[in-house]
Amino acid sequence: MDGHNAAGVADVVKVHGRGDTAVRALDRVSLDLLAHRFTAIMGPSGSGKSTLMHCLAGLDTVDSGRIRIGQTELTGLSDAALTRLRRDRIGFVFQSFNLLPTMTAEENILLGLRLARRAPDRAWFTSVVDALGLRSRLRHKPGELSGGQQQRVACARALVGRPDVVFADEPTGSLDSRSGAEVLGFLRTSVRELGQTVVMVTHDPVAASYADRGVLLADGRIAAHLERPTAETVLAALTRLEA
Ligand SMILES: Nc1ncnc2c1ncn2[C@@H]1O[C@H](COP(=O)(O)OP(=O)(O)OP(=O)(O)O)[C@@H](O)[C@H]1O
Repeated sequence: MDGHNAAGVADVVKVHGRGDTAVRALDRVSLDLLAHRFTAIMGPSGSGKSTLMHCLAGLDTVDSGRIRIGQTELTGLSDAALTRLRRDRIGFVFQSFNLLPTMTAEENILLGLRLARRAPDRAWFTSVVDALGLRSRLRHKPGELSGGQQQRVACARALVGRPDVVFADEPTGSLDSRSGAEVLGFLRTSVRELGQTVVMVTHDPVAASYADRGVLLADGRIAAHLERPTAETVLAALTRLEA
């Protein structure tokens, strides 16, 4: 499947609010997200990063343009169909982990599949858990885990259903730099060795340097693409934008 698009937006316009206070958060944005790649979406505060991710993930509607996950066109799907698509084909990692405190790590990881009445693929579950170094932590509850471990559980939860795309929204925003580096290293491993597709929104040029590709937004438009970004090239591109 190399070279295929896991998702994409074409000519998307998204306006928040109305009248005098209307904000054109996305202004005719087109972007293809290659399968089996790690893409970082960056840009100044208010440039439209979260809006783009929410529209891509079917969490928000668009005013015009098209959105695709795999071969499925999102625009026009019913709410129920969108909910199913998110459940079955998209994984999410949030800044705040969002684990259920009364469940063990393993129960948290498998909850989505259980709700979808899908049987877990045990071999895949083991590969994900081992890649994340979570084998000895599966019976722990979130309160008994460090922030970095909790975020690794959240990554396992996002990946266990083999989604078409994992969307990670500032996944290292609540972590110290060492735990953040572990989570980013795992996201990269999940792409390179487990064949997943990851799209991450981040403010952090170092986090972006783990990605294969950077997309820079400014004022609701794509301002630049960076192949194999480094912290230095990202910082330079962001500085140029703000100049
Ligand atoms: N629900 C909303 N109602 C009105 N305006 C909104 C809403 N959500 C976002 N906006 C505006 O749309 C623009 C893009 O916001 P968005 O949150 O996508 O940017 P961002 O790049 O993710 O910012 P940040 O890095 O600060 O999270 C901003 O001007 C923001 O104020």
